[in-house]
Amino acid sequence: MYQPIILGSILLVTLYILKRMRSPKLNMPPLVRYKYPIIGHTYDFLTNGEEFFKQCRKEYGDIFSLYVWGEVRTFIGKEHFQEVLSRDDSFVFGKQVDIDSIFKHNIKFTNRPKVIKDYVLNKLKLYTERMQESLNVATQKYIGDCDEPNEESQYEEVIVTFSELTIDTTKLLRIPPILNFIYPGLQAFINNSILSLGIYNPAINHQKVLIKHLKNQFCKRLQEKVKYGDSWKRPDDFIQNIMEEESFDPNNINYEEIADKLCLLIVVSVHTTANSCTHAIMNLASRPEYMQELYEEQLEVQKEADENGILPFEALNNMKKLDSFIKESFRLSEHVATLPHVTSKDYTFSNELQVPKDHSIYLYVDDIYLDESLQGPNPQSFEPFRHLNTNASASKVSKNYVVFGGGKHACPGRQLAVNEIKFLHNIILKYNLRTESGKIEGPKMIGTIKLPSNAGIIFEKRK
Ligand code: HEM
Repeated sequence: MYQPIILGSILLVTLYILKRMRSPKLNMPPLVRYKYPIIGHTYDFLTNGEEFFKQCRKEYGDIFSLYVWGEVRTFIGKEHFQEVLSRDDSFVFGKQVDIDSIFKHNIKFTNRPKVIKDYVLNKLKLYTERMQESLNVATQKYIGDCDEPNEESQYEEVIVTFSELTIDTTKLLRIPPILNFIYPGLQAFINNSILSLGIYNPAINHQKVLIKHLKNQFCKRLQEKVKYGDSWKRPDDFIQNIMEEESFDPNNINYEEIADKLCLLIVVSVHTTANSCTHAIMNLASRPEYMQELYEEQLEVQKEADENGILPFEALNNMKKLDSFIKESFRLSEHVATLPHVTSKDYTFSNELQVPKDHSIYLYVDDIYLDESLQGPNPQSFEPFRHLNTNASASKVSKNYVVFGGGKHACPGRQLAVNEIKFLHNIILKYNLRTESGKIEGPKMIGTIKLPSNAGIIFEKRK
């Protein structure tokens, strides 16, 4: 009868000893004092992120550690964060989710920046123009003249996959990692085992949808190419690129692999951009007083449009005020602490503090964004034209702006993302926006995380 209790106690003691043995003899960053055993700083982290971090920074300096969810995490402020971004031999970005266990067929897709360059950046101009056309259609369809209901398209399930894949893929990550209180990393180990053993795959239904539509597209294109011969108009997109790769064999198409490639592109690009765009729209609706100035700029830009209302790629460079607005929105919508990294070996910071291999590192980005010397006067206030004439656009990474990371691994899709958000152009020209409450609707805070507010927005068609 007592056996399970005895065995359980032995297991807990063993785990405790193992945990102690992991603590290395390094000159570690100061661990902020905590009141509650076992949960450590988890409660403050979840309930009072902003203020708690400010207090820790004030008392402990630029680098400090917190005991959160059963692990010691080190947070790096404005003086040392560049070391994390530039030393990719020591810090590896975002290892919390084992993405390769979800997209198992994606074995060849290892050099992600190169893939983005080959499939996306080499066609930035083409895709920016195409995005503009699609966004014009979508704005008309989903917002329209603010009077008619909208219809479903024949690709509705693909659209659902694009919009929900990331949320579904990261489902396990959103479970509070309480198992880490027993042993650091236990929750991630179990999550990753569930994924790699194939017990559960949150992306499976989306993969099936993509495979179904990919099959239709491949089949249609192969037939049309034969039927129309030289007069066939080659579609210029991701699918066509894949079909023209040397290794592509029309008689033996690996649909799973292609769908997984597409899934990975969706995961890195769609949710990030949509989230930032939602923040920008909410910030715009919250501050109708800036609408007129932005409207006038966009009216001027619109003069460059062709007879179908489509802007040339170069016109995006003339949206200076909108660019500054977007950058300000990015700046004040970033989480308090973000850009999770893991150390790939022991590392000594330039101030002599040391962190061991396999240690969790986060950037305390509020320390960068709320610093007057880095951001100018009133860094905490939203000033839409703060970045005008600074010669640093919304897609440019710099020492006071790390929305897209930095160093060799800075986000390779950042220009595409900013270009896409700049097609707020269309919204600004068509509508007046305001929040339903008539107040400024700031981001929704969950601990240190800032989510776009889900407050209502009123779109009013311009007369
Ligand atoms: C507003 C939208 C976006 C934000 C905020 C964002 C942010 C980031 C950040 C912070 C990183 C990590 C950088 C680092 O390690 O220093 C990153 C990496 C990456 N992003 Fe983005 N991103 C966005 C849109 C996109 C888009 C549209 C694409 C693709 C078309 C993309 C593709 C990637 C890839 C492939 C990486 C990995 C780079 C590497 O490992 O070297 N991102 N992104």
